[in-house]
Amino acid sequence: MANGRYDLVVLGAGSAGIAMAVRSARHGAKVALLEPGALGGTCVNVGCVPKKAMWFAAELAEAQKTAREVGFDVQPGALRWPDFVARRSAYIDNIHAAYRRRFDEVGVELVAEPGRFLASDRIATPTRELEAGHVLVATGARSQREPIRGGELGIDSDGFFALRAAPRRVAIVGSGYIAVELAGVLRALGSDVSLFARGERLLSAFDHELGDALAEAMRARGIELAFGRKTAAAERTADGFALRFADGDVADGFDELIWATGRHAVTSGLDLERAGVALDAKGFIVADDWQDTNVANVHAVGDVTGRLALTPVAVAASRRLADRVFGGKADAKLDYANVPTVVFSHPPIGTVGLAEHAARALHGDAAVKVYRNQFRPMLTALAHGSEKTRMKLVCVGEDERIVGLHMIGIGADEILQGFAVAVKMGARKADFDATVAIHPTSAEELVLM
Ligand SMILES: Cc1cc2nc3c(=O)[nH]c(=O)nc-3n(C[C@H](O)[C@H](O)[C@H](O)COP(=O)(O)OP(=O)(O)OC[C@H]3O[C@@H](n4cnc5c(N)ncnc54)[C@H](O)[C@@H]3O)c2cc1C
Ligand SMILES: NC(=O)c1ccc[n+]([C@@H]2O[C@H](COP(=O)([O-])OP(=O)(O)OC[C@H]3O[C@@H](n4cnc5c(N)ncnc54)[C@H](O)[C@@H]3O)[C@@H](O)[C@H]2O)c1
Repeated sequence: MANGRYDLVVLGAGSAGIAMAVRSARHGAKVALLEPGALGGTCVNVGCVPKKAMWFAAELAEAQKTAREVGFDVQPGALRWPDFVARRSAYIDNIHAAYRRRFDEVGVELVAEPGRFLASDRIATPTRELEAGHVLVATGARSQREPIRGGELGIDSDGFFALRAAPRRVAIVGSGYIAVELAGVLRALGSDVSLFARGERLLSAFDHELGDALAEAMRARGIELAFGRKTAAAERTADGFALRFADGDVADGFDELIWATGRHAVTSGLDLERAGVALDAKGFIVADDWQDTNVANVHAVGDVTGRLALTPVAVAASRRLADRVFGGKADAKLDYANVPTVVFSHPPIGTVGLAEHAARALHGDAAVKVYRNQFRPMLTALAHGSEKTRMKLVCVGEDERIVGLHMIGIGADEILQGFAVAVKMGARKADFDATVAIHPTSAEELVLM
């Protein structure tokens, strides 16, 4: 067995692992990066990147209809799905190649094997044993299915990326990010979509007006939404899939069934007990604000910790950890407050800070003031569409500090980032009022409320 001693051994070359490995190597650490699968992990291969590609395709499908509506002599055409997937794959291949170049440039040693703990400072792969000054566990998360009869039928988001055509009729179980994003894409690309939510609204963790507005927009696009549906079983029938619900109802006739019911940490096979690393009740690795676990020199970042499962969060937390451990910045850590996020639904959602209900719970009703705005964007109006863009500012205190900014509508995905800077800096409503609008845009409405 080949042996080696490293300042840092990283388990997993996803968003978190790559960021940690590269930044640590730049600080001069000797780094081994272990990855048995594709470089880039979930985000690059079966997450953000191929998802955004499909979202662009869906946007173009909708844009063709809009173009026709405003007077272009075009007949909206169907997507040549396999051709588009080939482009998507080529784009992803380029990212893989860029990673490899960066590893060579900074001196990260890539080991294409899985790792597991022998002790807190010793990692084994199928062919090697590595001694580690520090270990980062960045093994991510995988989709979870309900332990119900037929729960193994159908596909999850990984399976969605393996599709080569739009299913004729598809059932999606779930009501979070992935459920609404895939529903929007598939509808725009020609599927009949039924979404089954366990609770009473979409995206229930967000400001409630976002989920409610999205539900209206999805229904207007012809997506069937069913709330309060607890799935009890899935079955294969002569004409596809059927879902059986706790109240005895059945929905059937689906060609495809997609589970989007959350994700669980990837920790099996890591032999974490040999290092003594603690998990929480849901099986995520417990990491504190410094990304430290309960075991000295064993750290965890990203989806495996169950904390804000977003790529830029994983990247930012890892870079700060590397700066602290190998870069001499003793107080470097990620501030998890006011992380902006976009849901690539149709239309998209952008949100940063507290939902109105969270602000009221935290600061009390009397301290909270809400500003709202809704309007038909110009292009929608030109196309005689009725969908409204909605924006909302949640302010707190005498000086109306903006603690939450929420929007749904065309362009929300690209508008949010700049406003997130303002919220992070502690902007007041008066600062927005003092900012001259850019006309004519949708974004200007945020400074005109
Ligand atoms: C469908 C979908 C869409 C998404 N869209 C977005 C989006 O638009 N924007 C956004 O910010 N986030 C998005 N996310 C979330 C984002 O992808 C994750 O938060 C991010 O990829 C987490 O990175 P990670 O490094 O923690 O884990 P991962 O990227 O999952 O990487 C973990 C890696 O560890 C490897 N591994 C597992 N076991 C071992 C082992 N024993 N030894 C060595 N390696 C191991 C795995 O092979 C994997 O490559 C999306 C997720 C999904 C599923
Ligand atoms: N645009 C983005 O940034 C983006 C996109 C996709 C995913 N992500 C990240 O990945 C994470 C995982 O996405 P996700 O959609 O799997 O998780 P999620 O936490 O957003 O949603 C899971 C949903 O499944 C529902 N659910 C759970 N069990 C269920 C059951 N038995 N029946 C019906 N519904 C059930 C929950 O109520 C919840 O609405 C997200 O939380 C997010 O952090 C981000």
